[in-house]
Amino acid sequence: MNVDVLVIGFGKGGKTLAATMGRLGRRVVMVEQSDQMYGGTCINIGCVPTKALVHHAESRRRDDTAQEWYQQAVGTVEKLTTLLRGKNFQMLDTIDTVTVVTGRARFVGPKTVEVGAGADRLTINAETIVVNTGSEPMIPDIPGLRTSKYATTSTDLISTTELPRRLAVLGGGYLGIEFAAMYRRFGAEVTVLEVSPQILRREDDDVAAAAVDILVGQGITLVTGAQVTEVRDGDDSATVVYEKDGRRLTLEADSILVATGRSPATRGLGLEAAGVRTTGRGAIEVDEHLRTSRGHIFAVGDVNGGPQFTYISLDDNRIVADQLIGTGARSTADRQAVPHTLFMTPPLSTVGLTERQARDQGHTVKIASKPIAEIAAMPRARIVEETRGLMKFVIDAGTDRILGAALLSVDSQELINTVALAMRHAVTAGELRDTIYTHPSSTEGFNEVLAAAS
Ligand SMILES: Cc1cc2nc3c(=O)[nH]c(=O)nc-3n(C[C@H](O)[C@H](O)[C@H](O)COP(=O)(O)OP(=O)(O)OC[C@H]3O[C@@H](n4cnc5c(N)ncnc54)[C@H](O)[C@@H]3O)c2cc1C
Ligand SMILES: NC(=O)c1ccc[n+]([C@@H]2O[C@H](COP(=O)([O-])OP(=O)(O)OC[C@H]3O[C@@H](n4cnc5c(N)ncnc54)[C@H](O)[C@@H]3O)[C@@H](O)[C@H]2O)c1
Repeated sequence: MNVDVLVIGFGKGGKTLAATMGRLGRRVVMVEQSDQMYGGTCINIGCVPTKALVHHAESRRRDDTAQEWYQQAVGTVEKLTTLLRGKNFQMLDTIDTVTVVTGRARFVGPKTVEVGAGADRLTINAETIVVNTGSEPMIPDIPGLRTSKYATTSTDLISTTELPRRLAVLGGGYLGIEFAAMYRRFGAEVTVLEVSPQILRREDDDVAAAAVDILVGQGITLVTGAQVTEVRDGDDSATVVYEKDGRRLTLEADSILVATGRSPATRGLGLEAAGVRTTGRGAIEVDEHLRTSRGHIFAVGDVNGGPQFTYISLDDNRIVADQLIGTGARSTADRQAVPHTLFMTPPLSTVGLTERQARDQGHTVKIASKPIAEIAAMPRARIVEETRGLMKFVIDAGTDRILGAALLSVDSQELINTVALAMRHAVTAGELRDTIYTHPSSTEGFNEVLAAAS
């Protein structure tokens, strides 16, 4: 095949770009290695199924049997991902000039890719190639871990219909904490073993402490400074051996979730054949326009070593589209006030600088902070019976500009986008404070919290 644009991997950035270019009449091929992955990680094994499971875990009532509730939730979520996968395939398949090819792609030259599916081989030549192959779990080199039958990744765990009774989570990052909170709510006994001395290290101490209180209050055991040294398989469970403060300790688990980070998926891609360079950490090296060391080859999403979030992959697509059919001005340097949400319950959403970072950078700051339970003008929290957490804003005392926020609150995954928009468009803390918000909503909490700035 000879095409204008070849996209390798059905991720967020790549599929959006494929659709855009196809609708403009360009000949586009999308290569995806698995028919179970049309639409990419996010809708099949990432954001969507995990957040759907969080939702089901939250709606479990006291008298619902844990195993039954969990099994039903996994089944419901599977139906959702099947639906979305089909819609994603259709989105590209219905565009006349776009072809979806299912098989594994590998470069054989700078403009040539070979796709293999079983014994079949297809050679595709393309003027522009976009690599969007995502990332895969990093499994640390701990004796007994890789071979343990109890070790699992997020992908396997969310498709297993048996709820583990005792779940050990290695890693207290995004994935580890979200899974710990979710599986605890489903009814599992959960222990998180995190190697660093603290979880949520980036956050201010008051914010991290509030989140830890909620997790511990939920019944999760958090062990920080834990160096796992060995995993030993028994007949019915595994023994996780770890060291903490010079002591050797053990933990019994029916399942061990490895949540110690994800590395760019470049294995077997044949990047050398195309002359595409990778970084020391195995990511595809890109410039601020996401061009690789070969100008006609771009890399978008997790594979380029940038922040691993779906909305970053989507924004990568905007940058590449701007290179191909726009002014070429857009770049990764334009990204300001990018928000993040960790989906514990309630979610923790952050944007911009923490108080510590702001002071370290020499800002004179005002802080506006309140526990959710004390915000009188936010009845929404009482209505939905979720009054845990806090809202904290970091404000430049001289300009009244918002430098950052940490919202550990019901609805914070929505609230944070308003704060980020305000930051991007220089809306001041005073303006955000004095704005009219609907009632009862969570956003109206801003009226009261920001009034407390000092
Ligand atoms: C459990 C989990 C929960 C997450 N939750 C969130 C969240 O709530 N919010 C958020 O923003 N982010 C979340 N993320 C991160 C987010 O899912 C990723 O950052 C995002 O999906 C990356 O998308 P991508 O465009 O890089 O590619 P992906 O969506 O990863 O797609 C890459 C595709 O390439 C295919 N592929 C790989 N190699 C080849 C090859 N050689 N040939 C052909 N095809 C190939 C793969 O099969 C895959 O379908 C989560 C991740 C995980 C694992
Ligand atoms: N809500 C979201 O947006 C969301 C949710 C899930 C995942 N993600 C994305 O997926 C990526 C991968 O998530 P992740 O949590 O696996 O990675 P992560 O990098 O966020 O966290 C990994 C954690 O594991 C710890 N760790 C590393 N080696 C360890 C070991 N041997 N023993 C114990 N702890 C160890 C690290 O100190 C770190 O805290 C994240 O970077 C994030 O961008 C996003």
